[in-house]
Amino acid sequence: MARLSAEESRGALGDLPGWTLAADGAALEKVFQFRTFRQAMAFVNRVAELATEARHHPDIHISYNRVTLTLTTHDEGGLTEKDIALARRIEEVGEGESGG
Ligand SMILES: C[C@H](O)[C@H](O)[C@H]1CNC2=NC(N)=NC(=O)C2=N1
Repeated sequence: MARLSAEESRGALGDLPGWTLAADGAALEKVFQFRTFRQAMAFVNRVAELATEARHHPDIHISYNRVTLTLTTHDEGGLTEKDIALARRIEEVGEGESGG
């Protein structure tokens, strides 16, 4: 799967609220904040299910009630449609829970 151009990457952010491009343009990132650690972990487990279905796996950083997801296609060394598709699926399950 081909890497996205810088223009394609920026375009994809249009319908992904809260997601930003990493400084080098090679990853998508978003911080999700929850009221409790337990809620953060429940979200991480839903993301894990989506990642398993997609066979595409985010980098996940958990700090108490904040979950930072970083999406990149390691095999390609940058962003591909797989990252965009997974971010869209995550938005569906994370709705109403982001905010940091
Ligand atoms: C064979 C298998 O599909 C690949 O190793 C997949 C698995 N999950 C992956 N996840 C991510 N984020 N990047 C990859 O390049 C990747 N490769």
